[in-house]
Amino acid sequence: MTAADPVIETRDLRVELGGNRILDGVDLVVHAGEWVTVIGPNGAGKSTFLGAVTGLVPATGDAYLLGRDVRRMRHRERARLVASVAQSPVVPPGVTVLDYVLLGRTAHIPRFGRESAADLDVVHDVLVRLELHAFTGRVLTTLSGGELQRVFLARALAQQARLLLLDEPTSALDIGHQQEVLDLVDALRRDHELTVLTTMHDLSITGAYADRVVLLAGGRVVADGTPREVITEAALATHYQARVRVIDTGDGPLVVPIRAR
Ligand SMILES: Nc1ncnc2c1ncn2[C@@H]1O[C@H](COP(=O)(O)OP(=O)(O)OP(=O)(O)O)[C@@H](O)[C@H]1O
Repeated sequence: MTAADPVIETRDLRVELGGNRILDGVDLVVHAGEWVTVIGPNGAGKSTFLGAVTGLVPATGDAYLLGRDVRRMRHRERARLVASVAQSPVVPPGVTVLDYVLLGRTAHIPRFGRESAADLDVVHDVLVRLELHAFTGRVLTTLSGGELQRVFLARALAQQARLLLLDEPTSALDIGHQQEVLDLVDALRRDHELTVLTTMHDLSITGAYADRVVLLAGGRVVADGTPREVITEAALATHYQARVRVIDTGDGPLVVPIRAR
């Protein structure tokens, strides 16, 4: 294992669910500190791919995390390496924000032990950075959709893993909170060489943050490159059947839908 080894490497990753081929041979290599966003139309296989990368969705082919076969990793070892937020995480009833975010420290707390002052400091810091400190005593089920989505992210960031997998992390957030959350992830990436693999439907936001965009369609990678290379009018017409104008802003492509007349 060297610094240049990929954080994620998949080879010919295939998934079948309900008799249908959902992933049809996905090869992807992601290096430390990269931000890669997987885009694609509904049902393209984006969430399935994130699940297969972490070994949670049964797949054939190879999936390596830091050179280790993900299927051979123990749960605790994987939790120290990968923090992930699913598209619709389970909301446990009766659990407060503080207790939920503390769950992110589980892999750092000795078995049968309790959280340390350092664990509480990490959690407090994340809650402040995501403007959630006023919510610590609130039960999750009383939060708004956007507040809840930030709490899910807070738990993942409290894990202090090297790899962050986020499935549509900002789908419920207003534009200000989208920026706050993604800027925080970006800062952690720069300061701690965090590697980020995310899915996203907002292509303008994708273009603003990702180094690399992977377009998945029909379970296959059909484009892989910079946002400017991948997010094109032609690709969006072909794979999303979308009529859009793509404007190059200098900070990334801006995708504007064209209304039918
Ligand atoms: N357990 C299952 N049995 C059968 N089909 C499944 C199962 N789980 C997922 N699928 C199908 O696999 C396909 C890919 O699903 P996936 O959630 O990975 O897509 P996605 O690209 O993340 O979509 P979206 O943008 O809508 O979130 C979909 O057609 C979905 O219906």
